[in-house]
Amino acid sequence: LAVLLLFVLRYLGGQDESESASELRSKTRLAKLQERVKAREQQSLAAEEEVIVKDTSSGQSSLGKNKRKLEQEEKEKKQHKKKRKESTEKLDDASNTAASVEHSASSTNDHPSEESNVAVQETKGDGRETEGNQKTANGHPDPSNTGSGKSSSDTSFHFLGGFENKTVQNVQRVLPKWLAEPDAIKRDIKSNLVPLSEVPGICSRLQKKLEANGIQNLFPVQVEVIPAILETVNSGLLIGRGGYRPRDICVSAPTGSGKTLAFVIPVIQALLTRVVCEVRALAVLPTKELAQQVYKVFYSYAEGTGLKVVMVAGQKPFAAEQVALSETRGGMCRSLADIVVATPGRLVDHINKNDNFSLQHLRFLIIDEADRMIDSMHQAWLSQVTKAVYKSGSGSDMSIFRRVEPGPITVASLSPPQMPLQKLLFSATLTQNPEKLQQLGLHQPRLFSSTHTSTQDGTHTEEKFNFPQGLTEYYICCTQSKKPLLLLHFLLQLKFKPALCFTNSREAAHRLFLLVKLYGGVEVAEFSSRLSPNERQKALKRFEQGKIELLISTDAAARGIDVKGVKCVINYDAPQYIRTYIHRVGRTARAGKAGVAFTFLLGVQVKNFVQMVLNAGSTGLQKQTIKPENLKGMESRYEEALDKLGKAIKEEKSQNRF
Ligand SMILES: Nc1ncnc2c1ncn2[C@@H]1O[C@H](COP(=O)(O)OP(=O)(O)OP(=O)(O)O)[C@@H](O)[C@H]1O
Repeated sequence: LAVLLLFVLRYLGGQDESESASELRSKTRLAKLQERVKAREQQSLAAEEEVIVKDTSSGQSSLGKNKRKLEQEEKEKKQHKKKRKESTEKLDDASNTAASVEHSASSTNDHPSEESNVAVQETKGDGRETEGNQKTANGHPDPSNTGSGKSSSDTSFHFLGGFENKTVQNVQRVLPKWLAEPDAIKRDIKSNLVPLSEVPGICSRLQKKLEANGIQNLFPVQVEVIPAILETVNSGLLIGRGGYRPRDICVSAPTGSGKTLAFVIPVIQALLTRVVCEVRALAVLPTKELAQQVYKVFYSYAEGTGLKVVMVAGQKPFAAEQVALSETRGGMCRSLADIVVATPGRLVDHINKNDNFSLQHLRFLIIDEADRMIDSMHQAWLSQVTKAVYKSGSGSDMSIFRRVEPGPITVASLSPPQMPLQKLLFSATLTQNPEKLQQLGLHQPRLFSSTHTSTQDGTHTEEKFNFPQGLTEYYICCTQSKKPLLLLHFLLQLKFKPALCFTNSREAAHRLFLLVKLYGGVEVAEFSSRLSPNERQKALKRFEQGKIELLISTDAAARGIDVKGVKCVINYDAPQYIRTYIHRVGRTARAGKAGVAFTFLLGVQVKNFVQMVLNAGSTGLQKQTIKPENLKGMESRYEEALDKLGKAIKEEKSQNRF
């Protein structure tokens, strides 16, 4: 019971006591906990301070680094957003700003990618933010970013469109050395004549022939070119000087300066020693009339030498030309021609259809009026000739004079004796366009020229040509309706005859021919493709003989035609091209003689025409005026002729002749 009492007492009286004790214990525990927290806080603060000290000194502490990195990234993100915004605004406005950015960049640097780098710097600011994350404007990763810590200046934005056109510098044409530095030909014929005996290399046989033809002195082009060609055959027809393939020769000299003899004489002399008759020289000309003219010159100098000259220009039927070129005896075919003068069309016909026509021994290929021949590569005649020249015939592989198309020079290629093909080009207006000349496949060409076109720094602008020294050029401004009267005035009152008059079409030539004929008082003929080759030949012959005072022609007679004594050329219609003008007016003032050329111009044509002629190098073009009263006396007769002309044309049209 005592125990029970003690327990109850203890229970009842001790409740307060136990409560205060537990409170005390809780407080103590709390205090301890607080102390521990404080201690921990102090501990962590101390550790943090230590980390900061370490971090600032070495930058290695991960805790500080991470914290700083987080802060930094936060900051960068903000900056990046801001810059993006700015950059988008700038891109929106790119069409306005990019050009000026580019402009400022291009003023210091020509490289386009570097120009865009400048733009990137302008829009991105510093390089850190895009490191390892660079993209181009179109959103693709920038290939220039290797992620190896390159700065953003290595990246590039590409602005599409909106650029200002930059002014591109003109590219000046620089001529190859052989074109820029030709061997000079003196322009003035009269004061540069050289006696035959003083020109080196011409054999006595040909000197005598020249003298017999009334030639005592040679013209400047002949003085330069004849010895140059003869030099290439000094060691025989097979090889050139020093055993090398001879250089091709190009000649640019004024109209009427004597270019024909400059190739006829050396070619004849080179072939004088030939033993077997084979086609060794081929002269190609653009028209039948020119081929005929050159044939005559070759023929006259080959006469009595044993050399045979044949023309294949379509003057005779194909079969007749075949007979003239070769014959077959005892089953053996042999050439009857040493020199062939041809037009390209007929030449190609013989190459393709005449089995007995061989060019395998060809040594000289003469291309007269070369610029025209390049322009009209009729039926690709040159490549056909080249193919025929290097065609391997039966048994030719066994021949010691084996002929192979030239290639790179090697010991093997030089060992057998070669039969070279040498090209000789002639023209009064030889092109200086290397690309055009390239079509001819020239071998180390040598140019002889009377024009010097290259400027001091070797660049070249306009093509210039030389006009004959004795030529006087005039232009007359008039109306179309006054042209016939002016023409008649020149012939009947001013006595400019014999005259060669050019129109731009065969219809115009025919109409003018009829009108002059109806007016009367002038011996007139026409020359154009309206006429057959025979009729043209007759007209030309009568003009040469002085039976015709006025020959009205299309450009069919503009090139190469050599009629002695033509006093005056009249361009009734203004020529369109400078080359046409040069060849037309070149039908007078030939061989050092004097001549005059008139060009009738409509008011609108004057400026361009004068500019064209002056640009080409003419120094003497003058304006000429004809007083209207000088034409007055001719007008009534002219009106009558016009009336008759109307009727004549009507009649011709009804007969389908116009
Ligand atoms: N040495 C010379 N002495 C006298 N006359 C010559 C001499 N050489 C050429 N001739 C004559 O000069 C004229 C013009 O010659 P040629 O026809 O060869 O000129 P070209 O330069 O070929 O002219 P184009 O460019 O118009 O064809 C011809 O009548 C020719 O007979």
